[in-house]
Amino acid sequence: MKVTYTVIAKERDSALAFAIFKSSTSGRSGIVNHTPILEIDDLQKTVLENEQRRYLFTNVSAKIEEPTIVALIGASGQGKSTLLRVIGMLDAADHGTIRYRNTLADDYAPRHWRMKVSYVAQQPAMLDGSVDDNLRLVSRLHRQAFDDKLAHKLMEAVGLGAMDRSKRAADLSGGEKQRIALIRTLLLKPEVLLLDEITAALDPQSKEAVEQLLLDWHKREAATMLWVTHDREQARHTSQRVWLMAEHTLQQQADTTRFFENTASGSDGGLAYSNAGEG
Ligand SMILES: Nc1ncnc2c1ncn2[C@@H]1O[C@H](COP(=O)(O)OP(=O)(O)OP(=O)(O)O)[C@@H](O)[C@H]1O
Repeated sequence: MKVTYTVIAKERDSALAFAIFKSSTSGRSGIVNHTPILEIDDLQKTVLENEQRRYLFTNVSAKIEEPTIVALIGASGQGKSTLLRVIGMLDAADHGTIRYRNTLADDYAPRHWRMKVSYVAQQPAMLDGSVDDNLRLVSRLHRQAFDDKLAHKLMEAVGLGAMDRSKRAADLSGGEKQRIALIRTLLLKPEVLLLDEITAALDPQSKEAVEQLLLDWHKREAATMLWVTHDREQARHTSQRVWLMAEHTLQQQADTTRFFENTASGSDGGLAYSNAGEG
């Protein structure tokens, strides 16, 4: 019974996602670009603790080709969220460079950078006001037209089609906030999505719907994604590349298939990955 239900849910979600993309006019599918969309070089971030400097991460260098989904994994406290926030220009590195299409982040106004390279938080902040105000927020901030039809279809795809958009956003559950925050960002159509454990508060069916939506979005919009997750299965079936953070650096980068072939079958969020990859 449960299996049947899951299959139906999956078919329904795919059909909805397909409907979204049929109606979208700005699809970038077909892009295969082997030059990096994002390059990070020798990034380092330290924090001050008890009057002592502590490395969050150091010597982090990597490239992402467009369009790729990269799963960023590793044990808690390794600095994955901080790395995402640094790449999203929401936090500053002490050292190192970030380039988007060969242009240094320092040469961008943060607002313009964040339109192209957008961070979606694990525990997103909601603006005072309604769900609708929140959906319109990013378009307003970035002075872009709001695509109401797309907003509605995205809501349907993640199981929020029946939600009253005049409802106060502060009253939403954690899982509802996560999905609204994701849609808010997708409406901007950034070329790089920085996804920070964005399904952590979701039930299995909503999680599957979000994963399917993002896979379809990746295909249709050629969106590149750097996706922090502790969910081994999620990393395995959504990504093409895996980056492993360990010992305060990006210890391994590998193709996903190869990474998991080489990894012990344990389910630990960080340590089980330690013998895998290309190094
Ligand atoms: N500005 C800061 N000042 C002090 N400590 C910080 C700061 N930013 C992050 N930290 C600490 O750095 C560590 C790494 O945090 P971060 O959230 O980036 O790790 P993470 O790998 O994403 O962890 P998790 O998987 O648990 O989400 C944590 O111990 C956090 O408390």
